Amino acid sequence: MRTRIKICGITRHEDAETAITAGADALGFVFYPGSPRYVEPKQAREIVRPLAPFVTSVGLFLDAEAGWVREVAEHVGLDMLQFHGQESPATCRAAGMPFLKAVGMGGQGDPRGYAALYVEASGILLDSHAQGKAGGTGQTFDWSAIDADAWPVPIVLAGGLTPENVYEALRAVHPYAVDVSSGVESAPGIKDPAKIMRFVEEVRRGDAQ
Ligand SMILES: O=C(O)c1ccccc1NCC(=O)[C@H](O)[C@H](O)COP(=O)(O)O
Repeated sequence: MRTRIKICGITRHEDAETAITAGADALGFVFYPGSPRYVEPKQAREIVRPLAPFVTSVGLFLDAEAGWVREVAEHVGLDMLQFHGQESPATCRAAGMPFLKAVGMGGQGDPRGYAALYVEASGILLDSHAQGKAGGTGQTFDWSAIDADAWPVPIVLAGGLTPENVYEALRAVHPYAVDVSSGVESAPGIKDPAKIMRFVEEVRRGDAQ
């Protein structure tokens, strides 16, 4: 299977172009004002509008007010939402768009419960759980606990992926998609073209096994 690739934390037009040229399927835009990767909706719109077709634009929100989420989605022209906070299934559904629900790994309980809870999610995004940080941590979690083939929904693997470890991650988890942000950056919100290229190459190497 061809693993889908999402590059998250895009703030600049040139990084979007690099990601697409490298072969990314989706771009992530962080609309959480507390993040160093926060992008103004107006800027995100400028990046999204000229994009080639068949590239998915994903807006990341963290416990944001529902009206603002809808407003940003419409203004920017988002295809999908990613809920990264404590949003309930009803809140996610109410946005009226396809969505991913992020789950922090390493906490209590069976993460597979989330698949049953967020039945309308297009996928569950597994991210690292780090005290005091909401995401984009650059930290991995214990992949041996997860086999995506055993989950009833598409799994998006995130959390500390890099060009150096994504091959191993694919072999361990078999996710539907991978999501990377800090692992392909030179600074928060600034992507490194060489790292993006290598990341995509390593995913394709994993797919070929
Ligand atoms: O990127 C952020 O700053 C951020 C802030 C708050 C919530 C989520 C955030 N990012 C999420 C992502 O970029 C990814 O979905 C995922 O967490 C992977 O991040 P990374 O470990 O840096 O690859």
